[in-house]
Amino acid sequence: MMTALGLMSGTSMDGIDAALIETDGEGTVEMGPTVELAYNEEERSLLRQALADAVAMKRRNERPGALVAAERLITRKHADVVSDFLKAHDLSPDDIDVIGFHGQTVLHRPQERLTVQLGDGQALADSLGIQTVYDMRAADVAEGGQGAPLVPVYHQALVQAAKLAGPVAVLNLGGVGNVSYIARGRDPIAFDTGPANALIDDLMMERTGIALDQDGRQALAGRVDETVLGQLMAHSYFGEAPPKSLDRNAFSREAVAGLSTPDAVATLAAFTARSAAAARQWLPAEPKLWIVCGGGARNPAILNFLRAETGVPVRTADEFGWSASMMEAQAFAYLAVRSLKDLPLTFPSSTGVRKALTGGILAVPGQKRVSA
Ligand SMILES: Nc1ncnc2c1ncn2[C@@H]1O[C@H](COP(=O)(O)OP(=O)(O)OP(=O)(O)O)[C@@H](O)[C@H]1O
Ligand SMILES: CC(=O)N[C@H]1[C@@H]2OC[C@@H](O2)[C@@H](O)[C@@H]1O[C@H](C)C(=O)O
Repeated sequence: MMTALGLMSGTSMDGIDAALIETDGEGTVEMGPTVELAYNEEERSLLRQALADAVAMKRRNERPGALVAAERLITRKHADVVSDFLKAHDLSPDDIDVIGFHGQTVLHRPQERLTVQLGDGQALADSLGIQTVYDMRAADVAEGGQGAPLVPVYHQALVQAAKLAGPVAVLNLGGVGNVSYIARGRDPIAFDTGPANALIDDLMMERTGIALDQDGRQALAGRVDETVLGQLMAHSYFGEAPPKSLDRNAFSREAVAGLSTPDAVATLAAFTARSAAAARQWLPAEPKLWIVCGGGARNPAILNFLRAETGVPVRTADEFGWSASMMEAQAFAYLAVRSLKDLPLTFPSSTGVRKALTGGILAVPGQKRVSA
C-alpha cells in the first residue's frame, strides 16, 4: 500500500482538487482527506487566455503568449495546495509516497498527437520534496491513443470493490463529460460523451458574470427548446464510434444565443444529459445503473434529464460513499501508484491505444531535468 496525493485542475478551471488515498494501485483503495482551492477571477482569466493562445500550438513544448505565465501559476498554486494540505493534516512530505499531478489541459487534439497539460512536475517535486508522477496523457497519445479518458481504471476499482452487479456506467460531468462502462471480466469501455458544464458555465459567465448555474436553478426555471436541442445533437461527434475524446471548446453555444437565460441553460443541461445517454449506442449492453460524479452531480436539472433519458436508476457517487467532487483527484493519486508499479493506465477499449499501456513521467526531487 502507498500513500498518494492526487492533484487535479480540470477543464472547468474552477480550481484545484487535492485528495489523499491509500492504495495498492489495484483492488484496494482507502479514501482520505481532501482539500480544494479555487482560482480567483484574475487567475481564471489568465487560464482562459492560455486556452485561447494554445490554439496556435503545433508542438506540445511550445509556450506561446500567456502559456508561460499560466504554467508558472499552475505549478505554484499546486505547490501551495499541497503545503496547505500538509499543514492542515499535520503531515510532513515524508508521509506522502507519491503525488499524482494532472496539470491543466489547455489543448487536446489527439488526431494530431497533441495534448497539452500545463504544470512543471519537476519543479513541483523539487519545491515539495515529494516524488511526483505527471504528464500522464502523453505516452498514450504518442502511441496513437486518445490520451483520455484516464479515470476509467479507477472507476473500475471502485465498482468492483463495491461488488455492484453490472454493467454500470460511471459518468463524470466536469467541463466535458466522460463515461466508463464497467462490466465483469473486461477492461472498461470509455470515451468522452459531449459537453458537461463548460457550455453552461460559459453562458452563465457571459450573461450573469458568475460561471455556474448554482444547483441548477436557472435550468430548473427554464424550458427546453427541443428544436435547438435537436440542432445541438446534430453535431457529428455523436455519430462517431469510440475511441473518441474532446477538447474543452469543441462545442459552440451559438444555437442557444436567441433564448432567455433560463431556457438557454435548461436546453444546455438537457444537451449534457441527452449526449451522455446517447453513449449507450456504443455500449455492448444497457447499463443497469448510472453513477454520476464531477460537479454535474450537484446539478439536479441535469440529473433529472439523465433519469428521463436513460430510464434506469441514476445515482450520485456520494450515495456509494465515494466522492463525486474528488473522484478525479483520487483517480490521479491511484494512477500515480499504478505508474510507479508499471501497471496500465489506458486500454484499447478506453483510449484506443494499441495495447494496454502505462504512462506518466516520474520526477524525483533534486533530479536533473532530462530535456524531452
Ligand atoms: N452546486 C452546483 N450546482 C451546479 N453546478 C455545479 C455545482 N457545483 C459544481 N458545479 C459545476 O461543476 C463544474 C466543476 O466540475 P468538476 O470540478 O467536476 O470539473 P473539472 O474537474 O474541472 O472538469 P473535467 O472533469 O472536465 O476535467 C463547475 O464548473 C460547475 O459548472
Ligand atoms: C484532455 C483532458 O484533459 N480531458 C479531460 C476532460 O475532462 C473530462 C473529459 O475531458 C476527460 O476525458 C478528461 O478528464 C478525465 C479526468 C479523464 O481523463 O478521465
